[in-house]
Amino acid sequence: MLAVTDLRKEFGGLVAVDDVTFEIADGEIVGLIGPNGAGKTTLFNSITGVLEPEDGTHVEFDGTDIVALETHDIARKGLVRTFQIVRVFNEMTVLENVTTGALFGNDESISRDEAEERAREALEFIGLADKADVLAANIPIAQKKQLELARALASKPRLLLLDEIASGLTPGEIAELTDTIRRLRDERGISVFWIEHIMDAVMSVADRIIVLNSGRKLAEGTPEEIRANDSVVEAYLGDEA
Ligand SMILES: Nc1ncnc2c1ncn2[C@@H]1O[C@H](COP(=O)(O)OP(=O)(O)OP(=O)(O)O)[C@@H](O)[C@H]1O
Repeated sequence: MLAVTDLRKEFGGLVAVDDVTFEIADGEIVGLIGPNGAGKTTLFNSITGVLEPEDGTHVEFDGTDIVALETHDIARKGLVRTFQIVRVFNEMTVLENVTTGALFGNDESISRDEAEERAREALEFIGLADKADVLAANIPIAQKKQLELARALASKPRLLLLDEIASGLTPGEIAELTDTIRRLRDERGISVFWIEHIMDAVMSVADRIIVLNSGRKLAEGTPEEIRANDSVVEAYLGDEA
């Protein structure tokens, strides 16, 4: 589904992502972990057209080269992301926020009514339907994260890129969120690529984990393999493993 080959991104003299290669298969949940500054967000930004990677980088989504495409064209193809800092429109209701995802997310042109219908369905699936008419400014952080997920879902993604979606949540909220992510894959067939620092969250649901360190891919494997990998423990997991 996603094939990334030799992805490289430099900022001046700094190599933030250093020739990273990996694939994500249809229906997979893949975690992306690594220390602060490892290059995780830069990698996401380079895949989604927010940043332009260096020449020699290849990113294929469903067999199409997407490196030169704009962010919204990439989203229309079904590769949709959330952001580390939640980006909701505070002056709109929860439903209006999610409706924008349905309207602008994918290739087909749909009416406002159809978009709202799809938004309601997404809110139902995510468990936020009872907040549809509340102003987004007035919901707590855990619900803002649900709102971001619902908005992404309403745009009919095939691959969802999540950037630290569990940060700032309580253990109970994290458990609900990981359950929702699992359901997105199991019931909707959506693949997930997930940057996360909260190891229990991402390890509990990922099929596979990729570890970045200083811009390079340090390791790749099942959560069990990653927890048992000495170089990963040394570089990042430490006492957490
Ligand atoms: N726009 C930019 N300009 C210059 N340097 C940047 C820019 N964005 C990121 N960097 C640098 O690139 C490196 C990788 O940063 P990045 O944010 O991708 O890491 P990260 O793994 O996502 O970190 P974190 O876990 O803290 O979010 C860091 O050294 C960072 O300072």
